[in-house]
Amino acid sequence: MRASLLQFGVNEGESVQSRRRRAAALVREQAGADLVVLPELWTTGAFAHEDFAREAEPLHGPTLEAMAAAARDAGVWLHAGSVPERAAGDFAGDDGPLYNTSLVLSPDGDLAAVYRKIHRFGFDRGEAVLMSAGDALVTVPLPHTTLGVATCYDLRFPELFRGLVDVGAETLVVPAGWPERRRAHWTLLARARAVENQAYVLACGTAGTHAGVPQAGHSIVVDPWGEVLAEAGPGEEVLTVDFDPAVVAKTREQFPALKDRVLGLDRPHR
Ligand SMILES: NC(=O)CCC(=O)C(=O)O
Repeated sequence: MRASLLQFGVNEGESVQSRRRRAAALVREQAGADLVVLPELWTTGAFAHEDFAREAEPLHGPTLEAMAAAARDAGVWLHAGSVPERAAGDFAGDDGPLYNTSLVLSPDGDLAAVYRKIHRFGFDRGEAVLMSAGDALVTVPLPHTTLGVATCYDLRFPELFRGLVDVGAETLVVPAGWPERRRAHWTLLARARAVENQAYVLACGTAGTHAGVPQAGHSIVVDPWGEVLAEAGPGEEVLTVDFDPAVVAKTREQFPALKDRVLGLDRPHR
């Protein structure tokens, strides 16, 4: 399988429309890949909190429309990263909650999956207070592997990834807007999630600086043994990697640590 991670540059001063056009053009250039991945909140920037509400779109909004056309033209599966989504309210005309929503499109341009980020970043500020949390694990069956999807800060929560593995995930896809300040955590956590789940991890971050937060870049692809297959530099870059999805089953068979799990340890001791 060939995957292309689009480590998109999100800098001040570019309009959302321009970013959308650039991203669509980059996706179209990836014809021949099986899977293309964009980062988290690339239309606004993951730290541009003031822009979330202003640039929020409905699920079937302009980003979905542009990405569906690009996926169709390129003939690729597209994890289109995430957008600030304004869900419908309870009554006509009412605003519903905001979500950090990932979109996965098939090569026909159909919406194959929607994942609303479960763990929101910021503690008592930013995304954590502005966005609502999703509550559903999402997997996407592709012809040769099953994707499990998570977003950025989710990477710090191993139980979410174990949940994805329990429902069949073999390739864990993590779009992110991870800051340079914590780049060492990014690399370490991506490798940890790959090793403990014996799965591929495809983690795609942003480049550039927005809202004063320099981004780490360094998108990374890790195999089920924890080896780094490819890693980007800090700037805008397309990271393309060929990998064999059958290695997941082989690794789980040859080193069957997942079978030694002891479940129910979170229940109180009596
Ligand atoms: N956008 C995010 O989720 C940022 C996460 C982050 O900075 C961290 O976990 O550290």
